[in-house]
Amino acid sequence: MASIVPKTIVEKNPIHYDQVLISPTSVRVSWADNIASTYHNIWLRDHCQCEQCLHPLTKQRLLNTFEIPSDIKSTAIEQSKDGLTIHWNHQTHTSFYPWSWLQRHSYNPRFQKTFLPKKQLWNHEIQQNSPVVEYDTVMKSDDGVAEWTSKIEKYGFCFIDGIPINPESTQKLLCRIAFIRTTHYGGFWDFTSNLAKADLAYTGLKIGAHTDTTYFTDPAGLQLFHLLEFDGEGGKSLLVDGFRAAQILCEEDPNAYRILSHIPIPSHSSGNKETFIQPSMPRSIFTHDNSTGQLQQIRWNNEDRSIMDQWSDPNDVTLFYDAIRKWNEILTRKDGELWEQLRPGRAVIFDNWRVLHGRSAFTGHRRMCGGYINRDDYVSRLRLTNLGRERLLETLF
Ligand SMILES: C[N+](C)(C)CCCC[C@H](N)C(=O)O
Ligand SMILES: O=C(O)CCC(=O)C(=O)O
Repeated sequence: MASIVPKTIVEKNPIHYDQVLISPTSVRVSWADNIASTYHNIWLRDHCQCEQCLHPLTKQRLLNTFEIPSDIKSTAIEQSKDGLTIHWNHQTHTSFYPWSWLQRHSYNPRFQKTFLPKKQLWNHEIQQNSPVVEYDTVMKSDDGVAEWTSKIEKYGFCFIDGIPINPESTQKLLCRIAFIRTTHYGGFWDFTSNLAKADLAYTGLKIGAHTDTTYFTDPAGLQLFHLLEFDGEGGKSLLVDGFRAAQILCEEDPNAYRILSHIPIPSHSSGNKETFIQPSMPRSIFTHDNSTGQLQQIRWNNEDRSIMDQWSDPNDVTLFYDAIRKWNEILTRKDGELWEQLRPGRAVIFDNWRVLHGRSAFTGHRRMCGGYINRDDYVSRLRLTNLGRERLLETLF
């Protein structure tokens, strides 16, 4: 099994705690290396892991948080080699917290927790050694899915070779990750340039680097393409590592990066008569994790960008256009572009929150199939196949 071991302080340093200090409102545990964690009493009580407070099977909270007095205090505390026992002055409840649990969930300070492979940014040179898995490997075991999903997480994309050249096998492959996300384009799509749907994808026109479904409140997490038939010219597939491009923008033009992290961009899908889709609120190109500041999602599709008439400050208009011009200039640099002529039997899957995709114009008959997977369903499968449920439950409880 591909090993992705959570690198937390627990992993790095054996648990040496040398003292526990209690105050009327909190508990302070001193670990090794002069690191100490402080926990609010109400936080500790609210996170009691006993079977009265947390359902042993569903892991859902049974405790009524709102009955905990805001000034709850401990009446006694006992230390053992395994953990800390706290007797509370409310409902004579006793809670036990393993030292490893306390370290893992320390929030003051927070300890580094990584449960996913470190993302490796790439440029066009990755083509010499692109991430790839074999269809049979993925189909025959969850270890194969672990390898597949960890490559998607590390590189943002992965090719899959040896796929039987039909939509049914391709759909079965995609479902090895999770159920397919159905949209107004259907579930598993099988399309050509016949404008069966009113979207540029259903033409032979060139499509520049973009992310899909920017018009959904929750853009699709993964997207897979498998070219089944092609008898014309062109139609090469393009991938660009959006996280690398964002890093370059941040380095070369930090003001542009800041603007594109804040200016909300309206988006739409309204070509088809039966749909008129817009996100619950416009979102900026770059979305960051509020707690770590890490870039989490890129949303960029200039074709699907709708009329921008909700400027909080009209002076931002020219700043915005200067910023997207710079962003586009970086996105279209040759050294960041991976061009691949897909062929029947070789599919590509990519992280639609990180990797932008596109294609060159084409002539002739070109039949492509594929589908979307929700972000959270993908990450769930990535973690479960690579870490295992027990390990994951430790991180949550
Ligand atoms: C379903 N299939 C992938 C063929 C087409 C999707 C349409 C792409 C759309 N403009 C977007 O950016 O989401
Ligand atoms: O036809 C292709 O190769 C890709 C089309 C596309 O970019 C899309 O469907 O979002």
